[in-house]
Amino acid sequence: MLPITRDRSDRSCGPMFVYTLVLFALALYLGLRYVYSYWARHGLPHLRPEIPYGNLRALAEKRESFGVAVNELYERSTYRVVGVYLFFRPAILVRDAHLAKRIMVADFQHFHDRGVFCDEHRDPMSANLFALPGARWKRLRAKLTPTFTSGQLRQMMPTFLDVSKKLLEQLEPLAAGGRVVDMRDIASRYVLDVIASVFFGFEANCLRDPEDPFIRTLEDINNPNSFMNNIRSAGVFVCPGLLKISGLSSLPPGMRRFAMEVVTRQIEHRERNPQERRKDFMQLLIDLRREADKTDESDDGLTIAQCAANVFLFYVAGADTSTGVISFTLHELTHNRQAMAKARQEIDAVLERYGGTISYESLQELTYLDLCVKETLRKYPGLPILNRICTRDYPVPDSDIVVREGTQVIIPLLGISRDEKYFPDAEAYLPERFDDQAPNYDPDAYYPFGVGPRNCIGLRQGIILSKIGLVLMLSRFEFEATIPQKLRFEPANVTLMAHGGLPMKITLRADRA
Ligand code: HEM
Repeated sequence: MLPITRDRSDRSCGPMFVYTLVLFALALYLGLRYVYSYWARHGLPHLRPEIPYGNLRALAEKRESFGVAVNELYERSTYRVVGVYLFFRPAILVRDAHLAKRIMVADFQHFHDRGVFCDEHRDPMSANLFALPGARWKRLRAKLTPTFTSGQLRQMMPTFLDVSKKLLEQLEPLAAGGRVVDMRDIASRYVLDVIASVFFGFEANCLRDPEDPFIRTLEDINNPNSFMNNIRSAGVFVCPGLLKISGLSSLPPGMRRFAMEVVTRQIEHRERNPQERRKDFMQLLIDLRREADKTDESDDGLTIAQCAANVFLFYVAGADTSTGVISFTLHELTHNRQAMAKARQEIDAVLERYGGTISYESLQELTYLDLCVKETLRKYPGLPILNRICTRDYPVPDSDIVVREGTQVIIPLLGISRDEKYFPDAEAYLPERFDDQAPNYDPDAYYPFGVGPRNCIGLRQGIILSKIGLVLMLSRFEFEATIPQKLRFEPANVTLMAHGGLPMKITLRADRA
């Protein structure tokens, strides 16, 4: 029998493995120290990063939402511009609202892109208006802008109002029973039904059926417990390199299929049946598909994939933002009874003048409601952070700092909007601060829809649909607070969402019964 002997190489394998591991750990540590010394090497004041979170530990540990985590960074510094790390990515946080406005408007030629993930060939759904860079963005924006005018919006009013009837049907029995209802959930379902109808061109059933695929899809996107979702959102917004290296798509495959199927079905159906024209956004896109830019040989009009990518963007961009306007306004009004009474009196008076009907014109007369919406957007900006990437070296005015091409720039909208320096008594809800007769805020620090050429293209739609929802609800129902005014926000989300929703007691208005 042969004696059992151990191979020499086997014996040396253990220590070798340990050496390799130690070397690897050392290389990783030194690599990370190098990454996190970026701002020190560039001589910019910066916040101390933590390996491996950079300055976003609160977000990574799901203690705070993206907006609140960045707001904390805003509050921790006093510099006009300060270096931070979004995980591994160095970025500049602009803490001066006037400089931020200048970056977005006057110095736009240095900052025309957002620097988020966009790969038209591998991932056509990522190539939407929000993400496209440079000339491709400019061309698409020019094409889409005429579909977002107030004239087009006026034409879409009947479609908006049709959905609004469903909102009343849904709320009336709940109010009759004096129930406590999560008004964030109701507002979200109303907004989704409007978006389905106005943008996708079909009737969804979110208000009546909480299992409607249109709601499920948005819930999936916002699900902070999905590991893959978190990787995807981090990849889209914070580290585009993550999606490029991993080959992951910006949207989960199921969601991509859902958007493509809905849009393809609509476009093909309407192109085969031109007599079935509807006054909605899908129809405008269909018309645009045929209108290639004659001055540009490479322009063949819009492809179905481009339509799907943008309609899906409008769904995501419009849903949580408009839901926020409606539900946070209701929340604040339940805690500000005087403001509630004033808004309601105005609505009653205007509806009476217009024979009880809501129209584009009647909405323009609701000046106090407009102040409320403005104040809601200040306290709860739909997107709590704006971002740009520097596309050409930028010497920061009145300083010796130069922002280098390729640097990510973060504008902390939530931090700016709650800064006493720009908005006195910032924690309070004071619609009157926006009154033209006695303004009490810094107008150069207020841009809830962004500013400059890259601002929100759907702002009119967002405001109109929010105001219609508010007018309907405030004219019929009484809302009472069941939670404190100060809110905590759902962690790990991009938009601001109240933790636990916005439950309110709803009853029929006694004076309207
Ligand atoms: C009250 C509701 C809304 C709020 C508060 C809001 C807010 C914003 C903000 C802050 C931005 C970034 C602007 C910037 O970076 O300067 C943005 C961009 C955008 N929003 Fe909205 N939004 C709302 C509704 C909508 C709706 C209904 C749509 C649907 C059409 C929409 C579509 C977009 C698009 C496509 C962009 C990117 C524009 C571009 O890069 O050219 N938004 N929005």
